[in-house]
Amino acid sequence: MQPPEPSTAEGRTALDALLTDPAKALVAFDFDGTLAPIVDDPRTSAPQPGIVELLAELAGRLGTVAVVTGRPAATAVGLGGLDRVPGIIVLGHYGAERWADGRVLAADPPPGVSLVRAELPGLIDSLQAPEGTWIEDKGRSLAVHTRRTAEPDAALALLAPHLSALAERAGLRVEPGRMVIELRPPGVDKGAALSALVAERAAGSVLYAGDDLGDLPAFDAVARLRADGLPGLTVCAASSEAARVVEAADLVVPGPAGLAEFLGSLARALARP
Ligand SMILES: O=P(O)(O)OC[C@H]1O[C@H](O[C@H]2O[C@H](CO)[C@@H](O)[C@H](O)[C@H]2O)[C@H](O)[C@@H](O)[C@@H]1O
Repeated sequence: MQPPEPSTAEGRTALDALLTDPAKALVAFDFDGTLAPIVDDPRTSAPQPGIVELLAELAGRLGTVAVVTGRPAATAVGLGGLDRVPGIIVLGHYGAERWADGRVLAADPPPGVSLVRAELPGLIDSLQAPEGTWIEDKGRSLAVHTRRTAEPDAALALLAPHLSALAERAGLRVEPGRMVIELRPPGVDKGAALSALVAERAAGSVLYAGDDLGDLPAFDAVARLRADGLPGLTVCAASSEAARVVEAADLVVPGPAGLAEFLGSLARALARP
């Protein structure tokens, strides 16, 4: 069976380019919600069954396989078992870190992160944030999760303006996501990270798959690369929590399970003599 058809002409062109010259293709994936189903506790995330094996198979046929995540790179590698994928490049913290061949390259976090680390617990307490609100300390950034509260959207609405004010005071930016608000250093995003990787690898086509608002800059980067003549395809691992990502994609698949099916069809198409 052939891979499903993207809904846009540009997406179809890019899929053709990938299938015609796989050795020049760069494929990149978000982690949570794309390669790994969403779970209540981020510490227990695990990849969609079979998807890492498919990435490993594709890595033998495609020019570059990469992950671009908001997680620390080593965390994504550990949770995902991504070191089983030969040659994979994992860009963590929205591109501020790079894991390859078992080594992480990263600059020091800016001082504002320490300020947020010191003040965030007190702020959450003073706002009487609902039970289940949880701070994830990721080293270079901190994220406040509400998925485990009784009303996650209401909890986010309560916290959002105060987190924005704290981020501004600390010289950080706010990154909203699926039942989470992250306070992180400015100056990097998944779009810049993807564009730089495409240039470094001299890719002849690009595919980017994501599910959340933090992936939209990577979708925008694909659009810019297309305008410069590089075939590009955006894929959304769809959920009801991020409609804007569904609307922006050339191809929509039902969550990580749908992405695994899509990758399986790609692997089969590329395996044909
Ligand atoms: O760029 P990503 O790889 O998608 O990382 C984005 C955030 O993912 C994680 O949070 C999300 O997944 C959790 C586990 O499934 C879920 O509980 C949470 O509601 C989601 O927002 C991660 O914990 C964050 O640090 C990442 O920024």
